[in-house]
Amino acid sequence: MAEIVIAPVKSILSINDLQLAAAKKLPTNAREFYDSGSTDQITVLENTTAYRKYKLRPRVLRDVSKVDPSRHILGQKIDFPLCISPARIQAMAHPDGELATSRACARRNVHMGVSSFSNYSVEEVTGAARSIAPIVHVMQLYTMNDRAKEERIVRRAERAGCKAVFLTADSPVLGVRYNEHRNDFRTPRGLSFPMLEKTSEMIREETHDDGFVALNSDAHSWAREIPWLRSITKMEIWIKGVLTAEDVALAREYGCDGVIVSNHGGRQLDGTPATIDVLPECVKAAEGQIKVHIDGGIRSGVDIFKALALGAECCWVGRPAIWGLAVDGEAGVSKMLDILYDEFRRCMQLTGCNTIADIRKSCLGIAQPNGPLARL
Ligand SMILES: Cc1cc2nc3c(=O)[nH]c(=O)nc-3n(C[C@H](O)[C@H](O)[C@H](O)COP(=O)(O)O)c2cc1C
Ligand SMILES: O=C(O)C(=O)c1ccccc1
Repeated sequence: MAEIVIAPVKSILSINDLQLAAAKKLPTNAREFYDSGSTDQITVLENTTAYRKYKLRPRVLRDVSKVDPSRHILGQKIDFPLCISPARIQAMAHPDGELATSRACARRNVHMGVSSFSNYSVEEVTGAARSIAPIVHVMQLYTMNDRAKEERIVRRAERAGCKAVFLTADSPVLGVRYNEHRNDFRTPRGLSFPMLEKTSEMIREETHDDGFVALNSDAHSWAREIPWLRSITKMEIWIKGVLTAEDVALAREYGCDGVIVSNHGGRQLDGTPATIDVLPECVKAAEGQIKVHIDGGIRSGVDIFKALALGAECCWVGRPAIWGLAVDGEAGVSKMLDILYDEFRRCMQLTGCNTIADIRKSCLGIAQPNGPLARL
């Protein structure tokens, strides 16, 4: 078998390099926990590979000396349309966990999602960024069995300055992740889950899925969750985990502010499509009346460009931030954001786009097997 060559940190030039460097640092059970998808790993793989069939249609001989990759997202201008998705147990990748992620987001001026299963509290995470830059944090939420506890999370997030709730809608139950069974994965001892008001010792004892079943409810519904959330918070309400035009229509009907087209990074239901492939139907169903963001498999600035050309307002990444954390804490997450920023900016210039508004469907074609490039 060919030897796998792992890049030293100083020669990390791409997100792929970063993933390989993180793999070298993390113990097997942590690496598999972060990187895996559910069951046969098809959706997790396709989230990334699906981008390949979309090809760029560059326009040339344009003055791109004043390119501007910035965009207003969640009411605030960020350096480029890429934010960090909520992902749990970041302190297993680096002791500074979500604090490091928050600081790196502030340094690059992009927004951040905070998981309800974070190892630092929303107050600490928003506080970590405050002295650097006034970025937006959003609070990720599951529908919980204990509604009073869920309400406390929402109220704490609002008080800590979060602008939106991301209600994760794709997880009434947890997807099947073989690695967690095979490795008997449990959240490491000595960590805390301040939003859940629990320690890892408490969570380890609850159920063999890190307390997911003990804490979360599979009896969620549009009618039960959205009006209730609306009644307890002024924050924006976004639905995370939408993959169909039908659910975008429901999000509109229930007065939500936005949707994140997401299959949870392929960790929930294997066999769901790559998010980039359902983005167009979701954007169409939104009719400009509700914001449409996307996550899953975005690994380069070119991927961000393609998602924008297909109608996303903004992209989010999950695992790349974890890999950055594992490699070098805050500096590693900064490295990840800088790589994506540089790649995205350069892609804009090389396609002849000066502003985000210039990035449209006509910038892409779709590869046909054994045929000419088709227009979208
Ligand atoms: C290790 C890990 C933990 C995650 N934890 C959460 C979570 O607590 N809540 C949630 O809504 N999504 C969670 N996600 C999903 C991410 O928010 C996001 O949808 C996904 O990672 C995007 O795909 P990508 O990793 O390919 O960028 C998690 C993802 C990973 C990889
Ligand atoms: O691991 C995940 O993808 C995830 O979202 C999650 C969150 C809390 C408990 C278990 C899984």
